[in-house]
Amino acid sequence: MTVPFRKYHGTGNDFIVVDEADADRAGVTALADRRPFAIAHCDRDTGVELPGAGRRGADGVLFLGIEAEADPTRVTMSLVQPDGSTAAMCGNGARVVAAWAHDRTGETDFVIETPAGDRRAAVDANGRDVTIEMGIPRFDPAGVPVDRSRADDPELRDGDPDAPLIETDVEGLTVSAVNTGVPHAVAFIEEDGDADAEAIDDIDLEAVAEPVRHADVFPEGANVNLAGRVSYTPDDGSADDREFDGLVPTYRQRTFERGVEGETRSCGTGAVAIAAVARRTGRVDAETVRSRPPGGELEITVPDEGPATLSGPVAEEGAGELVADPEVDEAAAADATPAVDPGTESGSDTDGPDAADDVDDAADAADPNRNAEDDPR
Ligand SMILES: N[C@@H](CCC[C@H](N)C(=O)O)C(=O)O
Repeated sequence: MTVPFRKYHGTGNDFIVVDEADADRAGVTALADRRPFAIAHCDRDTGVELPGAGRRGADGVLFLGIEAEADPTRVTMSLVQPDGSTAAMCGNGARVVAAWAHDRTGETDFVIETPAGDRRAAVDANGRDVTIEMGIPRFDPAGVPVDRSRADDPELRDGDPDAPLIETDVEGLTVSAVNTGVPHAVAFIEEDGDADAEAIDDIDLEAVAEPVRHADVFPEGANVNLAGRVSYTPDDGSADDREFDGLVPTYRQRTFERGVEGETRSCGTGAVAIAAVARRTGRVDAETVRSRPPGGELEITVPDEGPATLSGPVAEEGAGELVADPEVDEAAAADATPAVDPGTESGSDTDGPDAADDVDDAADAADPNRNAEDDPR
């Protein structure tokens, strides 16, 4: 038995899209059936392959249900990730959902129902530029979530349990914690407010991010972002340009994603997390910033009041049929982490000092005059 699918990407974050009705017909309804489906078909070496289009595998499977009779049309979104876990929200995934729904209905406005809440989506006339309302970023420990009492560092453990985690050392990286639908840790690799994109690109992200992703202080795990302000985009006449005298702050973004357990080419909730932390830490006054992950450019607005928004392009890669019940390593499927990571893995056996050295090297590259003694760590 096979299931029809389409494949899309949003700035390089790529997803297999399956209509829930087709999935039901093929018996891929329960999470227990969807996990092996996602594990097998997202695999970068052996997963889905579309001739002449994109990379093999995917960053997740979006199972979508459409309620065309609602006004605006509602789409239910359920994301199963390459490790078989689920996630409450996905910014680029939601942009893909809107493009898929536009392709199905010709409409331009949608409400996407996600486990993180309803998200409004607007698609431009060509159906390829999408803006999603992303909710209000949360910094409070209960909302991220952050559990200071589980931190190894006594300073963190014994501090105010309700204090947000802002620019705090976690496993060798100075991070701020925020939830933009899913939990994120954001580290800025900058000197005097500016960064060298190449230096950020040279960091061994997996080594730096993995201990943070699994740190006990994040009971559900965290996606880990490196960011730095790299350039300004010239005036295009937008309201933000007027506000900032022709200059829109632009950040280099690299994200290590929970569920993918590696770096992705783009992460929408990560882009919003970077913008929200940049504002929260006083790095920018601007409500609108741009982010450049490896796969393209995103625009993010974090207003003083009301929901953040995320905008950027979506592209379709193709369509086909996938085996409904592929064979996978049963142990891997059974071990798949559910939506809530029990957080049992400790980062203590990971390579923290080298990871910190790696970030040090990047900071040195960003500012050749930087002195190791200046580092408060
Ligand atoms: N790629 C997504 C984020 C998907 C969820 C994340 N991997 C998690 O488990 O928290 C995005 O574009 O936001």
